[in-house]
Amino acid sequence: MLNKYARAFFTRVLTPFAAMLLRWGVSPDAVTLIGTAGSVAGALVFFPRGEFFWGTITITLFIFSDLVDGNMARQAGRSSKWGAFLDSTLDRVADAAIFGGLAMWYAGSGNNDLLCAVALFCLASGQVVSYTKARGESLGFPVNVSGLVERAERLVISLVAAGVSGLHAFGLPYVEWLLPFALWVVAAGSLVTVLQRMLTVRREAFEQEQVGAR
Ligand SMILES: CCCCCCCC/C=C\CCCCCCCC(=O)OC[C@H](COP(=O)(O)O[C@@H]1[C@H](O)[C@H](OP(=O)(O)O)[C@@H](O)[C@H](O)[C@H]1O)OC(=O)CCCCCCC/C=C\CCCCCCCC
Ligand SMILES: Nc1ccn([C@@H]2O[C@H](COP(=O)(O)O)[C@@H](O)[C@H]2O)c(=O)n1
Ligand SMILES: [Mg+2]
Ligand SMILES: [Mg+2]
Repeated sequence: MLNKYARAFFTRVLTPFAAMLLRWGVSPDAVTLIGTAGSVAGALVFFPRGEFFWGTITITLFIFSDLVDGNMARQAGRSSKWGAFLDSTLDRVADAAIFGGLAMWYAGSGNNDLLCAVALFCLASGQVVSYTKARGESLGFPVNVSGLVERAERLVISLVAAGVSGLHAFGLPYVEWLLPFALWVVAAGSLVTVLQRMLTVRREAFEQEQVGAR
């Protein structure tokens, strides 16, 4: 949903910034790499220590590179299959660091095995959501479904909740439950999305077989 409705807005907002980076001689691949490195560092330095506010601010600053790199490639007429592969592959790395960092907190000082398991479930199911589409498409199916919780939703729900929960450390009361709640929402939504995508590929495979049998 966000991918459909918010992308146009962010494209408009980020286009001048992307153009400026191109004028400075920065390449889309460099933005992809630096954005991922910053997101991973923000997640793995701050989240395992329970510093959710600063972790979220750092990740947010870097994660928008994922919208800038493609914008730069398109403006420069340099969109490439390598760029698409690099972008998608490093998305998985950043996602693993974000949910892995949260799991590390709950496994350590956060001291909550159940929430550690939920964070790990978010990590694994998010990767499977992306895999269903990549594998389906590699087999030649259109995989004509986005599903309930795409990557943008997973990130926005988790990061807004982590950032606001982090304000508890500055004395804001009653916000610390937001992150656990968001993790349950992302876990349930990702499970639904995996099923939606699997059922879509199953339908598309049967339809293709029926056409082939005629
Ligand atoms: C009191 C304050 C507390 C602190 C609050 C901090 C608030 C921080 C809040 C949110 C920040 C979240 C930012 C999230 C930005 C997400 C950007 C992003 O990742 O966009 C990428 C996404 C997909 O792009 P791709 O096509 O490159 O990726 C594909 C995708 O990954 C597929 O995955 P799948 O869906 O299958 O799982 C893969 O299959 C595929 O391989 C891969 O190529 O782009 C979009 O979706 C575009 C829409 C982005 C919408 C972003 C909305 C952001 C909304 C609010 C931001 C608020 C910002 C506030 C800043 C405050 C700073 C202090
Ligand atoms: N280093 C890169 C990154 C991306 N691309 C191209 O952009 C597409 C992704 O666009 P986003 O707005 O989602 O970032 C991707 O499929 C590539 O075509 C690129 O060429 N090089
Ligand atoms: Mg990108
Ligand atoms: Mg991406």
